Amino acid sequence: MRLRSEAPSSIVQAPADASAGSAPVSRSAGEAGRQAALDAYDVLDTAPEQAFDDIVRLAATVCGTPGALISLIDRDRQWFKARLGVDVVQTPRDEAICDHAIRIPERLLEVPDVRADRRFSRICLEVDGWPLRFYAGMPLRSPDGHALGTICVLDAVPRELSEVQRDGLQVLARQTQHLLELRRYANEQRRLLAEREAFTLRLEEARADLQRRNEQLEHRAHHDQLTGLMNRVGLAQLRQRPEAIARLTGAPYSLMLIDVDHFKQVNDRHGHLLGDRALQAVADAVAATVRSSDIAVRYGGEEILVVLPETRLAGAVEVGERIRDRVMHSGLPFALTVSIGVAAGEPGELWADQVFDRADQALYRAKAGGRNRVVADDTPLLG
Ligand SMILES: Nc1nc2c(ncn2[C@@H]2O[C@H](COP(=O)(O)OP(=O)(O)OP(=O)(O)O)[C@@H](O)[C@H]2O)c(=O)[nH]1
Repeated sequence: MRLRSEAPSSIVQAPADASAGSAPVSRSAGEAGRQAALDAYDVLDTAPEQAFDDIVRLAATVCGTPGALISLIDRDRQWFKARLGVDVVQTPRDEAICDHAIRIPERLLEVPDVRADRRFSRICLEVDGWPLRFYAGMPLRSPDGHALGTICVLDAVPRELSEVQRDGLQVLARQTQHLLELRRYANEQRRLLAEREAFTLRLEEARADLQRRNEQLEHRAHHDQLTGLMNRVGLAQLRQRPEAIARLTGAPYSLMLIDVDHFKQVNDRHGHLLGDRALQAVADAVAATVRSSDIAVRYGGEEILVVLPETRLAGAVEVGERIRDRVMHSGLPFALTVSIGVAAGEPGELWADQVFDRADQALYRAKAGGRNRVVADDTPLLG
């Protein structure tokens, strides 16, 4: 057996009467840094992990002890990441031999007989149900030298480790440190990934918000604020899209021009505010009558153009009559009527040209004929 005086410099053997009457655990000045280093691993109170469990089993096997621990020294306790032969998951820090071991972080602390050492009189840890008598613990350190805890072996009988066993325990301490580092690295990766995902989410939200605002802006640019109908800018843009034109005029279609009757009088008699309400009522009557595939445009001050794809003249006149009727019953505090001119177009015939003119002529005739009526274009089609 090695004499105490022959113990290698890396090993601290605690003499039985060493530190007799020593003060309770004193927390060094570097304690805050040490605690911060431990906290950075985010390992306290985590579930058991096979890799750490394997290391304590190996430590017990190498050292021939019934107990082994990976103990981490937290603020006021030691908490066991892995344990063999010990029933409790933690003990108060001032009952932890490991807390003494970490005070010389680079050395193994070996206590051949715990009961004979007055420093550890308060220790009531049990190994396999028996009071602890032997302890050997190698501190675990972070890469920057902070002692986090120990890997230690425990026995219920006084004894000493062989040189090979001490060496083995030191090797296992290094392996545990690597494992802790790997764990921290994986945690960091997860944190970074979560951060990136959160950033991507925020970016997508910002992008969606921007798109929403753009769409709102575009909608505002292409629609009339008062009536909500498309405006002439929207119509001009629509006419630049061949696929939209093809959809509107690819089959026989109709154009309708709606004009509010005596609107100047409405404004003059009831004021512009009610005049605006009257325009809104007409727009609402149009919107409530036409199909979603029809296009209604506030074409002039009190003039609305409706493009009715796949609709022949008779059908368009019917739609016009419904609009006229709705306007008459729009519930305004004065009478309101509209005149409507309708013209039909053949595929490929653009409304801006002849069809529009014919609808305009029909509207003129509706006005001239006494207003509040729908007039269909009766011009014979050319060619
Ligand atoms: N309140 C209001 N009035 C408008 C708006 N846009 C145009 N007007 C008015 O609409 C009136 C149109 O009058 P006119 O073109 O003379 O036609 P009208 O009085 O409707 O007569 P007829 O069309 O012949 O039945 C004008 O007084 C314009 O000031 C608007 O957005 N709000």
